[in-house]
Amino acid sequence: MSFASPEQRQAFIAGIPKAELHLHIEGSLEPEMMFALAQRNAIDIPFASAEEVRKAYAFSNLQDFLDIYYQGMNVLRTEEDFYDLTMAYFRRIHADNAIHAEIFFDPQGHTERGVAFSIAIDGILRALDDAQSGLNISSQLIMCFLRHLSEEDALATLEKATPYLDRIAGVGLDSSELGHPPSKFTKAFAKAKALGLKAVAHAGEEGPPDYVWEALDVLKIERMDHGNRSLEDPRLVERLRDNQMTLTVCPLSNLSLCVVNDLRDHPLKKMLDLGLRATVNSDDPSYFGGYLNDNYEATASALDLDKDDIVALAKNSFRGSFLDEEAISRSLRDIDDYVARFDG
Ligand code: HPA
Ligand SMILES: [Zn+2]
Repeated sequence: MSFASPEQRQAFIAGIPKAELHLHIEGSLEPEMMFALAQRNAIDIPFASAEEVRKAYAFSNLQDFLDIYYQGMNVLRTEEDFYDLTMAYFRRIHADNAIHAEIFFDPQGHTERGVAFSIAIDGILRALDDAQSGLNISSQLIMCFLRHLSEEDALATLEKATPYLDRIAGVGLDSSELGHPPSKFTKAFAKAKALGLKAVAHAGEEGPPDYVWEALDVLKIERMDHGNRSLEDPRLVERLRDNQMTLTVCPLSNLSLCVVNDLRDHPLKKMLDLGLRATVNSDDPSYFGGYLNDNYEATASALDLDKDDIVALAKNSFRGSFLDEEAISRSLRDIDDYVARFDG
C-alpha cells in the first residue's frame, strides 16, 4: 500500500521497530566528538572546526573514505573513549526506534597504533550492557578483520579475542575490497567458525560477483554485507534468494562512495522484487550523512517504496539478525502490531 503523503511515510518509518545489522562503531564518530576526544587526550587533529571536518567528507570511492576513517579513529585512546563513542550511537538509534543492533568494530585499527585490544573492547562492551539496561536496546558485537592486512595478522587478532569469545557473536571482513578477495582469509574464518563464532563479510561493494561467491563458498558466511554487485550474476541472485541470505545494504554509504551515482538508481527495490532478503543500514553514519531512519527515508523517497516495502525491510532486519528464534518472532509480531495501530 502506498503512503498518503511524504509526512505519513516519514512517520511510519520513524516509528517502526527495526534492527541495524551493518554499523562500524568507529564510523559513528561525529566531528564534535572527534574534537572533544582530541582535546581530552591532547591530540592534534588537522582540522580547525567540526564544519571543516564535515567538508573533508567528500569521497569518490571506498579507499578515499577509508583513509579519513582510519585517521579519524586516532582520537580513540581510552576505554572511556570507546564507551562514549558507543553510547552516543545507541542514544542516537534509540531515537530512531531501533531495538537491536549488531555492531562491527575494527580492533586492528586500534592495536596497530598501540591501543590495546582490551581497551577498545572493554569500553564497547560496557556500552552494550548499558544500552540493554538503560535503553532496552539489545545488541551483539562482531569483530572485523581488516582485509588490507595479512591473514597472519587476522589470526593474531583472533588469538587476542580469546578471553572475550563469550561476548563476541561473530567475525567480519572489511576495509579495502579490491585486490583482497575473501579467500585470502580462508584459514582465519575456518578457525573463527571452529571457535563457535558466526561469520559475515563485506563483498560486492566494489568487488566483483566472484568475491561474493567466495564469501559464500569459501568463508561460509551467514550474512552478506553490501552484496550490491551480486545483481550482475543471475546464478548468484538465484543462490542468494534460494538460501534467503541476508544482504546488509547501506544506501547512503553507496551514494557517498559512488557505488551508485544517484539514489534513484539504487538496487534496493530491485533486490526486494527479486525476492532477496535485503535490509537497510547506515554503515558509517557520521561519514555518510545519516543514521538508520535517514537511510530508510532517503531510499523510500528516491525509490518510491510503499508500506509493504518498509515492513519487509524492517522484518528482514530481524530475520537476518543473530537473535534467537523467540526474539525474532516477538519482533515480527511487534511490527505487525505497529502496522495495525498505524492503520487503525
Ligand atoms: O563501507 C565500508 N566498506 C569497507 N570497509 C569499511 N570499513 C568501514 N566502513 C567500511
Ligand atoms: Zn561496512
